[in-house]
Amino acid sequence: MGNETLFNSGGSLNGTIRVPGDKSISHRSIMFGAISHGKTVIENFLFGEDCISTIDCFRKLGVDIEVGEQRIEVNGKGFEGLQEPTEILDVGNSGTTTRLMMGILASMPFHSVIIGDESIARRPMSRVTKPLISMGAKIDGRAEGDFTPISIRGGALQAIDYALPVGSAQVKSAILLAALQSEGKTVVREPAVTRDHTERMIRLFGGNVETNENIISIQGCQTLKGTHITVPGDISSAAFFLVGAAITKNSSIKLEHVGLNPTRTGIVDVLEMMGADFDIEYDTADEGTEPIGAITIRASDLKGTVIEGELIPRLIDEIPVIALLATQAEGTTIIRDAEELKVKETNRIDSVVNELKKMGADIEATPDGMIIRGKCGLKGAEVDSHGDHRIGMMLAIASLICQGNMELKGKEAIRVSYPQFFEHMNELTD
Ligand SMILES: O=C(O)C1=C[C@@H](OP(=O)(O)O)[C@@H](O)[C@H](O)C1
Ligand SMILES: C=C(OP(=O)(O)O)C(=O)O
Repeated sequence: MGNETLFNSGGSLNGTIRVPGDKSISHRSIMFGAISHGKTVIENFLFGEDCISTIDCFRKLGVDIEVGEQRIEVNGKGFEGLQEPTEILDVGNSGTTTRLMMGILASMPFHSVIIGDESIARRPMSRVTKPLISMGAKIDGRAEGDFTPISIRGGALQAIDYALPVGSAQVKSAILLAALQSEGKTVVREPAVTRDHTERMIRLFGGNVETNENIISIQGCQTLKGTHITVPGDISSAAFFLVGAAITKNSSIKLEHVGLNPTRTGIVDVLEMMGADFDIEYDTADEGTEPIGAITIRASDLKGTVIEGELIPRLIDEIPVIALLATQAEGTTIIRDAEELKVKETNRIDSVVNELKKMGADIEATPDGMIIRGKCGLKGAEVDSHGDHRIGMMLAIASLICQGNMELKGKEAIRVSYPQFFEHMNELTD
């Protein structure tokens, strides 16, 4: 891991940018292209390390994927076109690749092994292995299938009716992908609505899935057909600059072509609740299967709020940067019901609290979230991403308002989801 010294820029962001393609949708576009029949063309794909891991894994499964500068072509031959890999499938740092790919491999009549980096090796997989085993797959791994390396011998699957113990789009998606190849009708019951990109993509590729609030039903034995996808900008990446502009004096930025799927816009709700000054123009002409639009945001006075319950899955990856936002709001912000943060790339309750404390924030960890008291001046410090891209970007944005120099360790982690992050930051601070 290298070091990067970031200086207090004098604190304002101005201009217009397009954030890169959505990570969740980019992963799924490769996977759905691979399991469908015919050609899938993907535009605005996110060339972040996580999505490149997905491409590598599906190439090892025998899928022809042509990567050009502007577009990707996946030449799918259906589930039956996937081949037993002769090499281990390395997912790098990507939980989404691991869990969704397990859903696909569960029905494949061959053996495969999944490994990832040291962060992946700590992340729980039994939330996926358990339902897939109950559908009929043979799966094993460390700690009785909870941790990588995971080995899978897939086969004939039966539908299940499954209530998710945690609100997780990755678990839901793994089950839906397995269900596409199962006998019978699978039902997934979510404790709260999570991102629905998999459901939208099943429909885009010509399949059927029914959604009734938080109950999702899908018939097995479906055949999908290749299609054309333009990936919207990632609202989770946009969140860093939305917060950056909201907290730095004299800022005004516009982020174009951002995905505005309501299962992902919890950050917009929080900006509203905290009194941020922004507006959204929906782009209905350019809308594919996902709503998109432009968000313009200006610096403003902010107030603390409570973030909990069904809002949490709609902003789970944005919580690190929301914590920074809360340090600049008058009053107390409470984040609760967010235990899931403990099983991300790092324990994000600990990493956010520890790193922001080094900068002088008034923040404390709770068992299921954090409490932040603002408004608080931040000071330069030696801080660390701990190999977590979202912690790295949150700290880089914090450098815009800190007094004195900040040294950020482990900035490379940012390449996982936003390779152009520092270029965009320079463009907006120029
Ligand atoms: O389905 C997805 O693409 C994702 C779901 C979320 O994870 P969980 O399903 O584990 O909450 C999120 O944190 C992750 O960044 C991407
Ligand atoms: C949790 C994340 O991703 P993943 O689960 O795919 O590693 C993230 O991008 O914040």
